[in-house]
Amino acid sequence: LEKACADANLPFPSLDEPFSHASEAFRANPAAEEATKVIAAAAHQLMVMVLPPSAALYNLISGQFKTAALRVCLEASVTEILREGGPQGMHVKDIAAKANIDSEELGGLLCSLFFCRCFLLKTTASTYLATHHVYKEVLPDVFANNRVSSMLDTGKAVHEIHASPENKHENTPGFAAIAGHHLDEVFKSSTYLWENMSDPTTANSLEANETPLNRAFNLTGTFWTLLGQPDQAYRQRRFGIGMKGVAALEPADAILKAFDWNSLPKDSVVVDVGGGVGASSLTLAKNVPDIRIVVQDLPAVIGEGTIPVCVKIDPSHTKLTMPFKFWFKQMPDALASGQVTLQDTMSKRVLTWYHEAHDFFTPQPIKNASVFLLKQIMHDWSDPYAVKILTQLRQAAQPDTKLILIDSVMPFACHDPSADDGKGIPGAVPKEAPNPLLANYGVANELSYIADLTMLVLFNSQERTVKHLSEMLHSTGWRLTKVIRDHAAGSFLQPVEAVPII
Ligand SMILES: C[S@@+](CC[C@H](N)C(=O)[O-])C[C@H]1O[C@@H](n2cnc3c(N)ncnc32)[C@H](O)[C@@H]1O
Repeated sequence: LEKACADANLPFPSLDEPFSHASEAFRANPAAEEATKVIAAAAHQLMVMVLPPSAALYNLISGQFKTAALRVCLEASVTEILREGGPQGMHVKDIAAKANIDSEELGGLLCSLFFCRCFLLKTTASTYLATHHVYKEVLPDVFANNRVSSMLDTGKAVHEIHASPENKHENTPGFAAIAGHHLDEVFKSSTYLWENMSDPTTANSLEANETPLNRAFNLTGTFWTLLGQPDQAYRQRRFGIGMKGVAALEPADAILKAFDWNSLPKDSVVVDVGGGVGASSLTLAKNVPDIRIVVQDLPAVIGEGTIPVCVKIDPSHTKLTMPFKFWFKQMPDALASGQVTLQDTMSKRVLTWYHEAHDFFTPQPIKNASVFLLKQIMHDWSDPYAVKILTQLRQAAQPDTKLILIDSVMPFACHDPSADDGKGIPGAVPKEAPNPLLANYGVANELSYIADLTMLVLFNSQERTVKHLSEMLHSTGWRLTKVIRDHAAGSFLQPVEAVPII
């Protein structure tokens, strides 16, 4: 890893320094990226090998304490407080005073759960043993941010957050928002997994409204109906902004490498199905100006079509829905120039780029699409529903329409002898880690499994293997033609390409 970084003249970032996108540049070097995965997988495997099994197990058993403590720090804006405190760190009493939390409670959380307990080993220059490497204890009871904790930074001033906590995530990069969603809805739902699985009425359910989430939130609808409720506006906005944070987890160019967008003729239509606020479309709009993009999502996200055609849009308009605000902030020139136009869905104007309220379980209105893009959509739905979505798209597809699904394609932890069956399809067979590591690179690949379990507790759904995807596509009239792995450094998503079976 050191050699790969030195060869590329890119420094390896210190754990003590806050995260920045520039500090991740070394990962674009495939040798460096591979080395990090092998090192992480090996380090974790070694840790489990050498710890007493009871300690290794309790590391997992007590996982909820890490989650709970992280939630306290996220909600209390400890990272922002520490940023303002500076690199010398801040005493827990001062952190608590700024966060309005009892300092003994906070100190207990910081010290005993996951703040670094650093011990300078006398035999080596400055080697630290730490617990979970989130924040750093610079002196007893004095803490500072490090690379990991800085990921929770909204970038906002503490007084701004306190003045308007409901807007904490507005206009932020979104990582803290997606972390907040996981520490809240996903965490609470996961505690009901066994109750849901052991109750005969829900044990085998594939319904998105019979999930652990339904038990946790005493909910009859789905996660999407929960977010659509008027009193859930904060969670709705946090989730939308959080999806930008997921995009930010990926290298900025990941969506550009998911498909050869430049192969599309001028004015080709790309439909971002379930595109949310348009996080992927924004990158496409900026980099592939000759295509036409339609972002489709539910009315709760897109708006009901009550907003006038927005050629001259007033950013202070109180009725502006999230996509309007999003495009205004991210790419105002595109609106001014007309490259991007946010459409009143009642309007029949032919526009170059627009958002459209559309339910993907109903017939797809766009019949001339060159690409249907579904990023992190399939995994939200169990097979019967995923099949319905794919069927609607197949019925609207032209013979040369491409279908791009972007989710995690699940590997096995061991060698998969049947993977050889997929050899005809580029990328179908995953690269395996070298022996004696787990074939799937162990914890280095953990985000895929986190995504998989998140889908289970929120939707009774899942991430899928190549075989599973291939069969599901085939049953709906699509043929899997390509799996793109390692298209972007550090990505936990693997785009899949399919074409209509003619
Ligand atoms: C996990 S998010 C992915 C958003 C976007 N593709 C991205 O990657 O940023 C799933 C999206 O599906 C949308 N959605 C859920 N049910 C839908 C439906 N029946 N029709 C259209 N969109 C739907 C949600 O509102 C949400 O924006």
